Amino acid sequence: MTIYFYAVSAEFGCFSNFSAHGFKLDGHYWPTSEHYFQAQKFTGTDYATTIRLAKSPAIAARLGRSRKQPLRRDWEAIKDAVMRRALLAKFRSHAEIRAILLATDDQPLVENAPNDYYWGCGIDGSGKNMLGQLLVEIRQTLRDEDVA
Ligand SMILES: Nc1nc(O)c(N)c(N[C@@H]2O[C@H](COP(=O)(O)O)[C@@H](O)[C@H]2O)n1
Repeated sequence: MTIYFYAVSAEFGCFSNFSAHGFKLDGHYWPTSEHYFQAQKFTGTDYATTIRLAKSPAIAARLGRSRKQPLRRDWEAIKDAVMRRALLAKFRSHAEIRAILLATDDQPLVENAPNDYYWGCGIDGSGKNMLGQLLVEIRQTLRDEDVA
């Protein structure tokens, strides 16, 4: 059965990038995977630091989506890899959500984001669901790490 997630407060809310599961990566602590993802759009700049220190993931997302600051040129080419790194760090850092992810077995995971047709499935389900796809990939990576 497909597992849908979106709101942090709902079931499987820990799969959302807004969930408060911080981790260390690239020499810094990131309060959420949303903070890390959004900051990488402006890596090496003061603006990236502003995003890292944002008081909430919603603020980090708003800052990261602003086009008042120049987006790094290679963003479209690297954004999936950035998200993959963030998710791996997040799920490796927290045993309890790692267990929740592994307990989904082989069920498809779908970010039920009505306005997002890239990371989510969009309002009509036709979106790419890249976040769900990456979580499925991370699930397999964690399984492989268990047997190694
Ligand atoms: N909570 C929430 N609200 C939205 O409007 C969204 N689009 C999402 N999806 C998440 O947004 C992040 C990527 O956004 P951009 O590529 O910077 O637009 C990513 O974390 C998606 O999972 N979530």
